[in-house]
Amino acid sequence: MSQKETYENPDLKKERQNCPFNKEEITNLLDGGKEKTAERKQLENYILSDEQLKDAVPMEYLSHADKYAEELRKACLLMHKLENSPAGQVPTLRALMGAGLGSAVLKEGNPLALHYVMFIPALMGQGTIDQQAKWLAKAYNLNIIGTYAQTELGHGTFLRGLETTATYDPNTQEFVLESPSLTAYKWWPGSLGKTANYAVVMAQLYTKGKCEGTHPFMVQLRDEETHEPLPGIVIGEIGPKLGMNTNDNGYLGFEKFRIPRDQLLMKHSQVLEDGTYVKPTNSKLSYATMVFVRVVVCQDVTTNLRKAVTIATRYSCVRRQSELKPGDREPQVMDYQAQQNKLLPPLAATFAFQLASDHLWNLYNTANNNIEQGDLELLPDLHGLSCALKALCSSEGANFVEVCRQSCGGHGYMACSNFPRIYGQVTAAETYEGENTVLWLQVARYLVKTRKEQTGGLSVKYLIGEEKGPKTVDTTLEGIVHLYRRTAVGLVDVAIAELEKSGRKGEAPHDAWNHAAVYLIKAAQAHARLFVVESFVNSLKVGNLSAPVRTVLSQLCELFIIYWLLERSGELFFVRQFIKKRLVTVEFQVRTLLYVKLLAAIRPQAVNLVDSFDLRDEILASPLGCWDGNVYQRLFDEAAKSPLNQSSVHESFHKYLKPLLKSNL
Ligand SMILES: Cc1cc2nc3c(=O)[nH]c(=O)nc-3n(C[C@H](O)[C@H](O)[C@H](O)COP(=O)(O)OP(=O)(O)OC[C@H]3O[C@@H](n4cnc5c(N)ncnc54)[C@H](O)[C@@H]3O)c2cc1C
Repeated sequence: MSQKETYENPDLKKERQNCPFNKEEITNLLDGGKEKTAERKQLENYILSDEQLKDAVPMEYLSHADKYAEELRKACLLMHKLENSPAGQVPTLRALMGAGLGSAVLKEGNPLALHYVMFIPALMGQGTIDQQAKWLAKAYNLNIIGTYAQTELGHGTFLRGLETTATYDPNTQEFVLESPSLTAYKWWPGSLGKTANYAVVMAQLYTKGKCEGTHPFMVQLRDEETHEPLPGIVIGEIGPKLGMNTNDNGYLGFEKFRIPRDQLLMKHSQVLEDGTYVKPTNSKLSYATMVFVRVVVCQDVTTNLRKAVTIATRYSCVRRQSELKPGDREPQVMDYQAQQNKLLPPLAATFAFQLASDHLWNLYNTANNNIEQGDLELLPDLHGLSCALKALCSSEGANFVEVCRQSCGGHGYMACSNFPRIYGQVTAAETYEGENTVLWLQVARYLVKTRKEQTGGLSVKYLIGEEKGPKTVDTTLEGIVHLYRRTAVGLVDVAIAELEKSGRKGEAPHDAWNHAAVYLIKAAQAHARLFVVESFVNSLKVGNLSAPVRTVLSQLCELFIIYWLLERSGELFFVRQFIKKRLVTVEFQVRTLLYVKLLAAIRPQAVNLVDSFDLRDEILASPLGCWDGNVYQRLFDEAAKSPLNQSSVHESFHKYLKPLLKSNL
């Protein structure tokens, strides 16, 4: 355990006795090995022992501007600490930008995050070797701080609708950047409001009187000494949001702002001195960066979900409420089956999402090696898979976090429970890096194409050829995976049938597509769930897990895949031409019985399982979820920090309330 406490809530202590599996084995599995766990712990000690990185006053009580200043102070201090980090610079940066260690220090968002997460990857992915030589060292040394400015006030999803223009002037060999309307203003880029002095800006490239589409440009926004916006740059912060309030998301407009020709990032397409446009050799290449970022999003969502589940599970074992058996002591709320039904599926989901993200990460590395040998074949498939997994993890993750919050009753609604922040971060991932609905429809397009043309990548091979529906109820894991696969194929077929029906009615393909959206999204979601389920089941077949760990993970796996099946039961009826109606009924009866049994079997290990996540109290940042379970004392201590408790009577009483009380209305 990361922290040795003198107090330990007796209920939590009991939960931790006689754990049948080795918690450290699960910790190591999640970290990626024993050495990685040791490295992580060492890094956590290094960062979290620094008094200067602690908050004197909880963030909630600071003004919007003070929050930003305080987080920027800590973000800069963290960068100074990089050099002496025991884990090395790259792993340290990754940990500091992520939802684990980084969030313990920078609770409301890191003002430098976009620099590392988007700006540097964009330079690497879009810049030529010369451009990288010019800018990358400066970026790594933090001589410049950048962001990625794509979204505008008027357009986010529809890239072709972006209005910012970059018009080439061959006389001066410059591009002229212009925001022709209010809706052309960049709106949303993180770090843009106050922190960044450079940005990779996406703009419509015009040369020789022709628009060549959106392209990335390297643009200096502020003076490197004074930080004042350069003439022709209009810049500001967009204001408070649901979460991530110190990411200083900003707006940006251009008034005939000139940049040299060589600031078009020209790895894929170029504009020559005379204005001639040279097309990209292969547009698929830019997929690779997006895949990378989406895997990182899935990992961060999973870490956030682990935090929510840990807080809710520990609290549910400390909290006693109502009466289960008349006359008996109030039970731990975790002993209610209804509570287990809320918390054990998200607990299982943390493993499912992590194993699926690991699987995708391995595929990404294989694809990257292939790219180096000039083989791009895996890329479209990987792109589809990363869209599907990102949309699934973020949407399911946000729902699960909200369930965890509700499972803590009123105390879950406290800001100090940390649920509002966790939810704010996870739900944001439903929108950025590709809005989820839009991603589902992209995935659906790939599925429909594969099914119709009977050709596609590895992840969609199951759509090629026919697969028979099950004839009997097969309660093995393989049996249920088969059901998932059959449902996914069936839903793609239903969507295609819908499209064809509209076609026969004479609808244009785009109208038919729009009118089949509900079916298409269901098909894409079923495809994503199949990937997660298969990854979970297959991961447990390999690796040298001890028998007790394999047992508990297998229970979680089974619980999770039955949970989804029951939740999505309507979809089986959609595809019932493939699966007999009687069989569907039996399926549900058998599966529900098994699900309930699994809840009871996993319940005793819930605390041990969340302990295995090895999340330090500083990362959980919640009195409800602390390792020692001293929930009520900690809640009281948090309340004592409220500025309203610094005096027995607030000055506003004398100003407003007393006159009202005395006014005899
Ligand atoms: C926390 C946060 C951080 C961000 N950071 C950045 C950043 O650093 N840089 C940056 O450039 N941007 C950033 N963004 C912007 C983000 O990328 C966009 O918000 C996102 O791409 C969605 O675009 P939009 O806001 O225009 O939504 P819209 O596309 O207008 O979506 C509105 C609704 O329309 C639906 N819709 C849109 N198109 C279709 C379609 N074809 N079919 C069906 N439904 C459709 C959507 O599903 C949604 O329900 C950030 C956003 C957030 C929330």
